[in-house]
Amino acid sequence: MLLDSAPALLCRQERERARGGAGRKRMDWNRKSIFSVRLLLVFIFSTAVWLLGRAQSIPAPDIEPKSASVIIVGAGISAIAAAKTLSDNGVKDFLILEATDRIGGRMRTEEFAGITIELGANWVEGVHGSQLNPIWKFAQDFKLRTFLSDFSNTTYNSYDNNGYIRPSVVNASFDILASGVNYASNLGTSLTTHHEEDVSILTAQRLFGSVPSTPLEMTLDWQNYDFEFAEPPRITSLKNTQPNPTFVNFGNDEYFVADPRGYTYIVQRLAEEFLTQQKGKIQDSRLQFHKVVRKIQYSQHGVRLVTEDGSIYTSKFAIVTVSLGVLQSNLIEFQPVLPFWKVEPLYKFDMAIYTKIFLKFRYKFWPTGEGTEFFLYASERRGYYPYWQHLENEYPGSNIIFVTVTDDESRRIEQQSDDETKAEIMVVLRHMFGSAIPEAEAILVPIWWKNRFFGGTYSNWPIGVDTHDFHKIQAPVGPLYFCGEHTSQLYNGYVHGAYLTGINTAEALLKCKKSGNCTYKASVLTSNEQRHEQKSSECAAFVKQEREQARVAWSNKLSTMQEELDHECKP
Ligand SMILES: Cc1cc2nc3c(=O)[nH]c(=O)nc-3n(C[C@H](O)[C@H](O)[C@H](O)COP(=O)(O)OP(=O)(O)OC[C@H]3O[C@@H](n4cnc5c(N)ncnc54)[C@H](O)[C@@H]3O)c2cc1C
Repeated sequence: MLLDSAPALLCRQERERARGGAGRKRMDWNRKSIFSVRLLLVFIFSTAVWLLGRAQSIPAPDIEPKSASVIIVGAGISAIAAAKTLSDNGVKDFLILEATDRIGGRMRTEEFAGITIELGANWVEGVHGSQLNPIWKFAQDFKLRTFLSDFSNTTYNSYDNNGYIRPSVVNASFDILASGVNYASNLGTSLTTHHEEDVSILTAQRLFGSVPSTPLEMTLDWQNYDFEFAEPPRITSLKNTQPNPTFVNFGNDEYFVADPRGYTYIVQRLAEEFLTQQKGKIQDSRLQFHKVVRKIQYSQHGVRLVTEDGSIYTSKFAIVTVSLGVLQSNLIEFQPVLPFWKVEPLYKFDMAIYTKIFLKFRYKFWPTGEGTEFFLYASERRGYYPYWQHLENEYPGSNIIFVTVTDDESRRIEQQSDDETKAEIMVVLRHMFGSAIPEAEAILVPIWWKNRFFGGTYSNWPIGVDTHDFHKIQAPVGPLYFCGEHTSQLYNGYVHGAYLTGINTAEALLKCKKSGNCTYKASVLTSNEQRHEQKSSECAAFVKQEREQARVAWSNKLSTMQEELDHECKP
């Protein structure tokens, strides 16, 4: 329409000019004005086109409050499991608000150098045990392409700064480590059985009488603990991780997913079972993308959520499925602030970081064939590019390998450029395979810690968090329910953990919704905490005051300790 009117406007100007009386200056002005009008029209037109395009890709803010019976924040596997459980039980008026443009969250499939890779979850962990891992069942039902991982082969594939390490040397260190692991597992069971206080895995290693100290021992130790929990034995709880319930209950086998449809396909298929589709794509107004929830206001009357684009939503209940990293950040403002009994355990729990860095080469220079998939690099610096995997079994001829780092190394790497990371990796690879190897053609370094929608990769159970604390992490606060991997007592950190919490939380909410039986909290809180909780739900100012009192109490505790120390240390 705007363009149609352009010729008419120009004609009018031409007509005016033809009427005469216009000097040269006037002529110039006319030319300029025609030019400016044209420019203006082009600008208006392109702005309109841009706005139209944007309006199609990003939904406009909903200024009018939208309401649903239950609003679910996030669209990872726990959220999809929760929504499906609600739907299966007749609650169809739910709304899922997801910050990004996709479902799956930390299950994240990408293309890299011509193949499909997983930046997030990669393995179905815990297979062929006494219980069936629900995720393994999906993998089977949906015929996902999976590969059994044999991690034991690393004994034959270890390197250090001088190149290959003989298997006999590796085996000697490995045997000591294996006895230590057994000891830690038995001690963990014993502490649980006798309701003893928790200790760290490192404490168990000291009690066993062997703390890994050589580059090789430290790397094998990293493979056993950090590769699973993404934090070192110094931090990780013994009681809550040794033995690991995932492997005890679901089995010791682990299957690597390498499917062109991605690991995310499981979430996609689950979503398709209850959300409407058009032309094979989920198109359901109950699933909204680009909706970054920034404020959650709650009371006994219900919930009001505000998203970054200014949209407002109301509901009777909400299920918050965002990661522990997000809950520990200030991305979402809760009004009133969450009670102290809830935030303290959330802050005590750990969000760990686990990063897989992918590299593409012109040709392969690493061993391939049976038993070569995983290899170790033993550095004096614990956790420095320690664990490698080639993708020759999954994608022959792809010439792609990836290295895994965790914790402080992940944090450090996220803060430097990809070129710097590539240069460091090339030095390591040259130590392992000699100086003649080619430069990497491409590198992919995923960012998890700095990503405000994740703040890390998955939770790890640290010392200092007991079962009672954990129940508070799981517990609802008024109409707000919480789920996600970090709320799974047995399987935190895993896809199956996240999935099961989605179902359990939705079931607890349904029970509360249908029968009014919302007693979950009572079993979790001490009577004193319940009294506080009662007051909290009545008065926002009380919560503020309670938080402030706790903060002051902690500062007082610290200054008393400091004074005692100063006193003791006086000459
Ligand atoms: C690198 C990596 C490797 C892993 N490896 C494995 C593995 O091999 N095997 C395994 O079993 N598990 C693994 N895991 C763990 C597994 O991926 C997670 O436990 C699981 O996917 C978590 O699902 P969730 O629903 O709890 O959370 P998420 O998947 O994080 O879902 C939460 C959703 O909330 C959204 N969100 C965040 N903030 C907001 C907001 N303010 N408003 C709206 N939406 C928001 C996020 O975008 C996200 O989509 C790995 C994870 C990572 C990252």
